[in-house]
Amino acid sequence: MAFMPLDYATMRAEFLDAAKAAGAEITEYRHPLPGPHGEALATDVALIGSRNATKLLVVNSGTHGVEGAYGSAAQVAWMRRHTPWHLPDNVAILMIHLINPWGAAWSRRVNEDNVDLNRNFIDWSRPAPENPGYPALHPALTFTDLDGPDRARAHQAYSQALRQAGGYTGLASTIEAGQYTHPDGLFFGGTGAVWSNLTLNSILADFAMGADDAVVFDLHTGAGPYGYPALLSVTVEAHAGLDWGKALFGPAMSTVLTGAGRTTDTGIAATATGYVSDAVRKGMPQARVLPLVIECGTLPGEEVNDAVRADNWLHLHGDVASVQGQQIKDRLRHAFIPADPEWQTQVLAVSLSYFDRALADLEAKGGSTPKRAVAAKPAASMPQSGRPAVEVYDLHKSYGTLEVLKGVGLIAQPGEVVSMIGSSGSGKSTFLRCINLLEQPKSGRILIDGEEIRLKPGKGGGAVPADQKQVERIRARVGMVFQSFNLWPHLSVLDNIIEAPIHVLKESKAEASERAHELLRKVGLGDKHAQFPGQLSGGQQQRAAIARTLAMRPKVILLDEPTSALDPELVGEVLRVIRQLADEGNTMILVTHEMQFAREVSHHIKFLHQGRVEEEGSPDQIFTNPRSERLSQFLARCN
Ligand SMILES: Nc1ncnc2c1ncn2[C@@H]1O[C@H](COP(=O)(O)OP(=O)(O)OP(=O)(O)O)[C@@H](O)[C@H]1O
Repeated sequence: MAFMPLDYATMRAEFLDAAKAAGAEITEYRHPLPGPHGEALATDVALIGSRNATKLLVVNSGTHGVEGAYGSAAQVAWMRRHTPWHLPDNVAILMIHLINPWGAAWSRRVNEDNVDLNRNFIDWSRPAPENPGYPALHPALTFTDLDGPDRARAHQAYSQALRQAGGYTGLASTIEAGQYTHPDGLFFGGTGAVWSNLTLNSILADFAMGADDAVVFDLHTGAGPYGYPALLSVTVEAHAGLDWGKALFGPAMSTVLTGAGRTTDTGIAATATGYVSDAVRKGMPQARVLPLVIECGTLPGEEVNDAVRADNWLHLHGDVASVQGQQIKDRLRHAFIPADPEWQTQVLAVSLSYFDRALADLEAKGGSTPKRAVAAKPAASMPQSGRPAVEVYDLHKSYGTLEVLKGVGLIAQPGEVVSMIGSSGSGKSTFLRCINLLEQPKSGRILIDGEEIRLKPGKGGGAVPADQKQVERIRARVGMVFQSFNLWPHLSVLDNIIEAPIHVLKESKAEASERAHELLRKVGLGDKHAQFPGQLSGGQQQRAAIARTLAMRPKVILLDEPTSALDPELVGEVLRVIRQLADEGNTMILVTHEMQFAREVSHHIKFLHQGRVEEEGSPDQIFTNPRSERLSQFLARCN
């Protein structure tokens, strides 16, 4: 049973109920138009704490109407979780419920004027930004009939544009950049400040003028891997809040610089401007503001966009109350709020932990100790011992005459996550497989937890292990998660997990089973222990494989494209487990094509090109300031 209410009246009632129980000061900002059932619409604001507080946490929901069901549920759940609240005098929480109430009530992403609110917060005293590519695409995005000849024409034009752009990601930078010329089009930014824009500014003027430090969460769904809440800070320019965010969230927070020609791998539009994030910084000029977006992935971008296009048609040419209208609405709601309890549970759990972390920091800045349980410290602050967990020096490897690795090195400190990125065939997987000697390198040095793997010259000219026993011992400490799961099909999930601990670590069956159950619960498979791998989905099999790796208590975990064999909707559940392992301080080396995830979870990134490390650095350096042309090109292709 899904539990995020989707209808405006229930969302509003739940919010007001939770706000009242939290002892909040509640203010209504009435919207001029009614909802689909004739109900009055409003943005409700709940202030927990004093109007004079200097440390302010703001949580805003419903910027994109229909996505508000998630934001509303997160606000309600968090208020309830901590009721009764005990905030220090100088700390307050401002909940802005459904800033685009019309869109939330009518299940639209846009507002009453077809305006995308996140394109509307621009400086209206100046000419609106131009989007020169949009007019040519407009006829491909809009149609007058849903199933007739005009739809066929638009479909053909769209398919052609897709082919020319090399896929949806190529088109997205134009479509999603926002446009200010076609009021019936997609991502229309408006012709002036809309009701929600003016209301947000009034709310900030009413409640936020005392703040000197403010964290603002704007809650969204619909972009990125399924069920994976990404933490982003969206900005047109560098500012003091970003450094604060980096210190607070470490690599969990990605910075998205927006503006014409900008790119990002986050699923949101970097070419756009006019975000709520810009508005809150301008609206609180006296404060240091950390604007954050939580963006929870749902369906693949193209499917989400399809649902948005049909909804756009419905409001221009169709009948919302008809059966067809309701089907389009259901599809749109599903595209933004999957009726999947696991999706809903996970996105709420992660979102609430981000709120907790931000609030704990504001309380500490205000000079008091948090009273609530706070989420684990960011992985970036893991202790660094003197001895690296993994050291690899000058690794060479050839297959016949093909030289695949040409002197690759890596050092991972305990608790660090190092990601390897690069084009197909650049040698990433081979490097990983050499670390635990699944492949034998030609030359180089490998040390695990300070112990060097002794190699000797082999017959074919390469290096082979000098001491097979040592290799077995070291391998037992190096966990590996493969793309293809590699579970034994004839063993139950439980037996798959306990096999190695019993035979290699010599644990008793009872001991190994107890730990296996614990690990299965950790990866969300507590009830699947008796199943066979064939009875599980790909995502579940991969989580079982991760539990099996953890059962060996590895010093380091090597992950070789752990999500690339999965259907897109199963990627998020595996990424969540991996992120949890990172947050808990496991040392990991990750080969991945999930750029956004690599950026969030890694402390260090290596970009491999044709068997060499072409560039390496912190996630920010790699993704925001690539130095080499090859890395820039690679990142552009990933977008
Ligand atoms: N067992 C093998 N025998 C021969 N050639 C191989 C073997 N394994 C890999 N190669 C080749 O080595 C090169 C590097 O492969 P590798 O799988 O390490 O690349 P990768 O960067 O991980 O690529 P991808 O992202 O596609 O997995 C490729 O040209 C590949 O064809």
